[in-house]
Amino acid sequence: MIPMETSKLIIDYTGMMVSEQNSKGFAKEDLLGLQSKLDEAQTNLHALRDSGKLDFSLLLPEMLAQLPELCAYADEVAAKFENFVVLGIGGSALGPLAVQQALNHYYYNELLPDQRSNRPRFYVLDNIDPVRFKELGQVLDPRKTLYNVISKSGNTSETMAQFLIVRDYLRHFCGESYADHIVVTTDQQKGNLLPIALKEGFKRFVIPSGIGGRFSELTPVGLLAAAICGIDVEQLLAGALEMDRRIRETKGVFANPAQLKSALSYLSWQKGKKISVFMPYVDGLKTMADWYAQLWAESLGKRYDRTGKAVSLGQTPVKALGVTDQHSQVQLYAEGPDDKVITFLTLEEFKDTQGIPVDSALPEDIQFLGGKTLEELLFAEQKATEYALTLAGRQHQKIILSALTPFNIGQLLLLLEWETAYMGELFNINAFDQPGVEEGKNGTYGLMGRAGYEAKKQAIKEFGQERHLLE
Ligand SMILES: O=P(O)(O)OC[C@H]1O[C@](O)(CO)[C@@H](O)[C@@H]1O
Repeated sequence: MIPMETSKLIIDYTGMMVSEQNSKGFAKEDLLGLQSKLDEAQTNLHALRDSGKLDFSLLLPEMLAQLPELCAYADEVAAKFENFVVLGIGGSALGPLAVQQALNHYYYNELLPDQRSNRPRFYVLDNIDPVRFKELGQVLDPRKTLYNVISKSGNTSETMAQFLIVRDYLRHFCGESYADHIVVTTDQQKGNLLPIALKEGFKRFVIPSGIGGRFSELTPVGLLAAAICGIDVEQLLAGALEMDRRIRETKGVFANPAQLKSALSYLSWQKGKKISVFMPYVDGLKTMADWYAQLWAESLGKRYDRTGKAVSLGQTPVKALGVTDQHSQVQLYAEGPDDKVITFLTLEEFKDTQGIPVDSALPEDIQFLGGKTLEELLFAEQKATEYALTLAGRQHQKIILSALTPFNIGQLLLLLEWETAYMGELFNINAFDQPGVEEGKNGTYGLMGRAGYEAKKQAIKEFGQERHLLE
C-alpha cells in the first residue's frame, strides 16, 4: 500500500505481488528494477514541459486562478437556464460525464429544481445518432437551454455538425438572442470554432493549446460543466494539485504514485497482460472507466515509437463495473486467457447506507443477508472477487478512495493522467498525439480518413456497387 499524505487515495498492489496463492506475482525487486527507467521517464517528461505536453499538470495553478471568472459565469447561467447541454465527443464529453456522475446525485436530472439547488439539468450529446439527437430536442425547451459546444480542435465533424443544427434551431426559437444560448470552449488560437465564436459573440472559454482533449477535464472543458451543475470545482482542483505536487516532488517507485501505478501496468504488459480492466465497485465511477479507456487507448495505442520503429504498442482498456460484472465478465478474468490486469476502485465509505431487512422465515442461504447493509455485501463481494483472482493467479490491484469527494476525484484524475504520461515514456512513444484518428477527424471521410475513402472507391471499382461487398 502507498498511503497518501491525505490518506484519501491509496494504491493497494498486494494482488500484483508474489504470494503463496499468487506464484505468478511480482517481487519488489521487479518494481525496483524499473527505477532507473522511471527516473529517466521523469526527466524526459520534465523536458517535454517546454513543448506544452505537460500542461495538464503545469497549468493547474492557472486553471485555479481562472475559477472566479468561470464560477461567476456558471452561477449566472445556472440561474437563467433549466437545461445545460454539452455538445462534444471523446475527451470533450467523457470527462464532464464522469465527474458529474461521480459527484452529483445519481439521479440529478430527475430531482426537483430545489433538490439540485436550482442548478440546470445536465445532458451530453457525444454522438450523431439522429434519433437520440432529435429526441433530446423534443424534451427540452430551447428558450430555457444553454448549449456548451466543446471542441479543442474546432474541426471535429461530429461536434461541428451538432453546432450547426443547434444554432439553426436556436435562431428559429430564440431569434436574435440565440447567441446567449451558446457558450464555446475551444483552443485559444486555432480551429473553425474560434472565428465563429468571435464573429457571433458567443461567450468563450479557452482550452490551453498544450492540453489534448483526453487530458483536458481540469480545464474549462470539465470545470465549466461541473461548476454549472453545482460541483465544488475548487476542491476538485485542490485534489488535483495535491496529487500533482506529490507526483512531481517524490522520488522512488514506492513513494511516487504515478511511478508505482505505471510500473505495475508496464510490468504487467511485459508479462503478457495486453488487456487492462478498470473495474470500479462504485456506480458513481462507472463513466470514469470510459474516460480512462480513452486516455489509455488513445495515448498508448501507437504504430511507431519515437525512433520511428514500427512497434504497434498499447494495452487494450476494458470497462467493467463491480459487483455487476461479476455476473458477466469475471468468469473470463478468472479462467480465460491470462492476458489481463484488473484495477479495482473502491471506497472506504459510501456517502449513504442501505440496511437489508431481517426475515427469519427465509431459507438459511438467503437469511444471512438480513441485518447487513448493501455496502457490507458489496465490500464482501469485492474482496471475494480479489481472492478468487488471486487463487487463479491473476494480477489485480486496487485504488482505494476514502470517499467520493471532489478532492479525491481531482486526485484520481491527475494520478491516471500522470500514469499515462509515464507509461508513454516507458513505451518510448508519444502519448500526446493521435495520428491514427487525426485525418478522419478533420476530413468528411469518416474515421477511416482519406485512405479509407480511396480503398472504398477501389473496392467499388473492383466489385461493383458497395452492396455486393455485403452479399
Ligand atoms: O475536442 P476535439 O478537438 O473536438 O476532439 C474530440 C476528440 O477527438 C480526438 O481528437 C480524436 O478522437 C480526441 O483526442 C478528442 O478528445
